[in-house]
Amino acid sequence: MVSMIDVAALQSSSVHMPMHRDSALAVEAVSHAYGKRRALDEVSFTVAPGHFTVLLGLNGAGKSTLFSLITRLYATQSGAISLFGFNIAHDPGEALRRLGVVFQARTLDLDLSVAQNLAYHAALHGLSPHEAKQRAAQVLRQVAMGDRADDKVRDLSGGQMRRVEIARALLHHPRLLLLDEPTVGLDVKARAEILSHVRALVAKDGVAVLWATHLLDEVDPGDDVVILHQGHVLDQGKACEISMRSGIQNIAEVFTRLTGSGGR
Ligand SMILES: Nc1ncnc2c1ncn2[C@@H]1O[C@H](COP(=O)(O)OP(=O)(O)OP(=O)(O)O)[C@@H](O)[C@H]1O
Repeated sequence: MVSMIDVAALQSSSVHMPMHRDSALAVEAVSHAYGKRRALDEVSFTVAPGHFTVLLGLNGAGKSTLFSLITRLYATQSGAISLFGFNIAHDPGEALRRLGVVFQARTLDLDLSVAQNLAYHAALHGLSPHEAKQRAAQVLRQVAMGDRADDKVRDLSGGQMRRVEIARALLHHPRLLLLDEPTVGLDVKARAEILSHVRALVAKDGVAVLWATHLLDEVDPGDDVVILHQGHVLDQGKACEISMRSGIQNIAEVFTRLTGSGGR
């Protein structure tokens, strides 16, 4: 039997209990407008821990706006976002230390070496120089760039730079990784390599991933998918279930019909 004191203790601790403890990311009824232009309209979805989730949307769907809100680059105008149960507005420190991000635009310093770029970022996260060195070697190995630590970033290919950005995003052991169109501008081989490194992070290390793309061939039937179009979520669920529900063979065709246009 629970005593009065126990109940009081439970109630007081529940005040600080994170919401949506079961989701790596919970986006609830989020809307965002730039002046009069509404970029997101009541967007809701979740990313499960340890899952690869594709945010599928054409240009202008609102993917980057959503990433800017999740990373608190923009303040949330309406709705709520939480990471592992921590609301980003109320508990930003707890929420954001679980998050790694690879933005669409390249952000490495071209004139520094790979190791120097990572060391700089590790210092921002409070890692000691010794920890930073060890961790950098580890994350570079995870993206098969372990032998390029001393190379200048300028001398790497586009795909290799992306892999370094992914390594950098992993330095502080995030449990959720956001990637905004990470394969744009890369050739077929580099795209496949990046996708397989990120899928390995999910499978081997249990990192949750939100992968924003308009490229339909990056979606596997077993992936969780959120279809975003002109600021609205049109459908969500496992890719194979979405297509089965629609009575259509594959997710590419569902997407083309829903949005009236095709990716690739
Ligand atoms: N800073 C801004 N000021 C005004 N409008 C903006 C701004 N950023 C985005 N938008 C508008 O918001 C809508 C969503 O854009 P957003 O960049 O979020 O989409 P996206 O899915 O990331 O597309 P892309 O892949 O082309 O970047 C678009 O209509 C866009 O023109």
